[in-house]
Amino acid sequence: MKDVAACGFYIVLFDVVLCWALWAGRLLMQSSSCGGLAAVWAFGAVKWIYLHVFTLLLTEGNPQAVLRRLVALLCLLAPAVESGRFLRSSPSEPYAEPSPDFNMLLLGPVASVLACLVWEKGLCGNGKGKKDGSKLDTGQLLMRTLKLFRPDALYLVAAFGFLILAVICDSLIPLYQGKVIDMLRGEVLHSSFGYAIGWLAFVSLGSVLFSGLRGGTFMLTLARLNKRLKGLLFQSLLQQEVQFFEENNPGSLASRLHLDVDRMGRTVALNANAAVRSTVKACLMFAVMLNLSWELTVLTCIEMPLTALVQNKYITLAKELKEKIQDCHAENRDLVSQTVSGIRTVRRFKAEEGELRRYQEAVDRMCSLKRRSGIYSICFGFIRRLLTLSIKILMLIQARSLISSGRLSIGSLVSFFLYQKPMSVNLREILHCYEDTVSTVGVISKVFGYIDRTPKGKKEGELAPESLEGRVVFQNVTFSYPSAPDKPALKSVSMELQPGKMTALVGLSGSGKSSCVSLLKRLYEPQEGRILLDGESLHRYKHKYLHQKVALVSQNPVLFSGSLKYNIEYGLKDCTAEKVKETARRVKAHDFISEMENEYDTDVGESGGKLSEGQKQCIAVIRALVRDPQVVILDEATSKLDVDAQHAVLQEVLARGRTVLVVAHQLKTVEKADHIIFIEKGVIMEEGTHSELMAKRGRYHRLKESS
Ligand SMILES: Nc1ncnc2c1ncn2[C@@H]1O[C@H](COP(=O)(O)OP(=O)(O)OP(=O)(O)O)[C@@H](O)[C@H]1O
Repeated sequence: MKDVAACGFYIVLFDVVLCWALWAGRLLMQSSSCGGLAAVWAFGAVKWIYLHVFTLLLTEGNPQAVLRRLVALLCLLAPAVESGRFLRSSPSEPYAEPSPDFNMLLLGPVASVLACLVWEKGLCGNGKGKKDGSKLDTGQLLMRTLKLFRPDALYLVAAFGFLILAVICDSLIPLYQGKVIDMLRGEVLHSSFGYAIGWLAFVSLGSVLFSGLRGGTFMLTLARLNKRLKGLLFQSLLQQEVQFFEENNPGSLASRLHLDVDRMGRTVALNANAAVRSTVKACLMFAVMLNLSWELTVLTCIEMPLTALVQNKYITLAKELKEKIQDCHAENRDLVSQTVSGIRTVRRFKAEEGELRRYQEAVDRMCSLKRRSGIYSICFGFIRRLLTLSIKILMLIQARSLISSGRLSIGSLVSFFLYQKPMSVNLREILHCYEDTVSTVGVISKVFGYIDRTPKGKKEGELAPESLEGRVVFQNVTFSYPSAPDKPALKSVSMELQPGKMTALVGLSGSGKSSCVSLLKRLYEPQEGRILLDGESLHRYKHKYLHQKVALVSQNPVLFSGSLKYNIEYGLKDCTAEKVKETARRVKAHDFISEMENEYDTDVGESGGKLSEGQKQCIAVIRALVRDPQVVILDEATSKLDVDAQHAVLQEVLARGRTVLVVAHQLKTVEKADHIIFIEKGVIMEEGTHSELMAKRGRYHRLKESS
């Protein structure tokens, strides 16, 4: 960048020398004109060639894009301004070339350098996205967001059409108001007055009508985009591996889904709306101001790049802070929802004070972030106002010289200042839209990050055989949780679960039983070894098929708010009411369900809160069995059932030659198992029948004692 700055400085210096040379030549030749506008353009073209060659020499034939842009601006700015002056001059006045003036000589290079700086530092974006090659940069992210609007292109075209019509009507209102005021003197014909009033009413009504239509169509487009985006994001979240949900707390994911998606659509759509409106207005005003005094207009325009530079710095700082505030917000939501949903546990442990302290700490963190954000905003406001004031003073100095040279009347100066205020309001609005859009880039990149995320782990296979025997084999399986890669939960585990038999996996807490179950349900992938179902690796089976054929019932099943029927049929498309009832009958649950107020339509409450623990286990067993699984895993799934129900459940799961894996802490609870595997610290220690293991009083002595 240092080299670029040095090259830029030499290029500007060379440009000033060339301009001085031209004007010195004109002064020596004592010629006030040398070819008119065509000569201005010709000089621009020749200067371009010289500057381009000079840049090539400076950069050893490899000029940076910013230098090329600077050269183009230095050469084109003056001809473009002169063309504007030529177009607005009346046909009766001959075009007069600019006379040599020190101020004007510096104005061109200063304006060009500022424009380049704004482009490089501001509009081109120098955010984090650019530094990190793996992330999309600001422009790409915004383009991608805009592409999401493609299905609503028709609505968008209509919205922008209404917008432009509303702006045109808005801009015409003062014109017709002026005409009506001019006609108030009474010297004008009634018909002309009526005509002017009619036009005023017409444009006013048009403004109201088109503004309303514009707002409504934008809102409609936004709602459609939100619907699509939320669907995409939720679909992607549902496909992520379990580890992803361990790393990202539910609060922050919910916040992404609701707040961020809303904000993303709103920012892009509404800012585009406001930016277009302000740009059209600013262009109209710019044309009028240029007509009044192009020198003062250039000075007005210098204010914008300077403000943009300061604003860019502010945006970078505000963007980082906004991301932190958002994360903090999600954390706070998570904390509150965890505490409220676990209020019973909080009460039981008298943890109210602790929870309050945690919440206050989180709120304090949020408060300090917001304080910082406020300080940044105050500093930015101060610097911006200082800039505006300085430019105003410069303009007054320039205006004085224009008036004294007779190139500007006092009336025109007053008109210019009257236009300047709304013009800067519009420019500020454009900048605000830009700032707001850029500050949302963090949010957009996070949302796209989740949408694009490919779930880790092997892809699902194609196997979905009609019949499944249900033989499960663990072959030298070694597994560590991704969050603890150096601490294996299972070490070279080999075991076999036979069809039609009940195998029990027994071990103390933390011995690795649930890890085996999680691997069998393919929630994780083992680092070494294989798990086979009927001789095929698990990942070769279709995801849906595998989870239907290998059913798990855990000790604390998760039920969703809704009816019993909804929970039992959860995720199934073709489950009949009769099948649900029949399964419930077989596990002795039909009676208690029939006694409920609305039988199978009874609402289970939030997380099944209206059911007893045993009833929840019953529902979970029915939910597993209606899927016709071939392998059933009972992870202390019947611990809260009475003896009769336990017996019925075991009988039912063992029917139809199913493979049954029972997970237990104690030997006494698995007396009925055909085969028992004793696991300790992730290693299989003993295997055999219940009586064989009971006979060996060695290792599991502690377990026996506790039973
Ligand atoms: N999500 C996880 N991330 C990291 N380590 C884990 C995770 N879940 C379990 N572990 C660790 O893996 C080891 C085995 O845990 P596992 O849950 O398989 O034991 P378990 O026998 O099922 O225990 P319990 O009977 O208490 O449920 C333990 O040391 C545990 O700390």
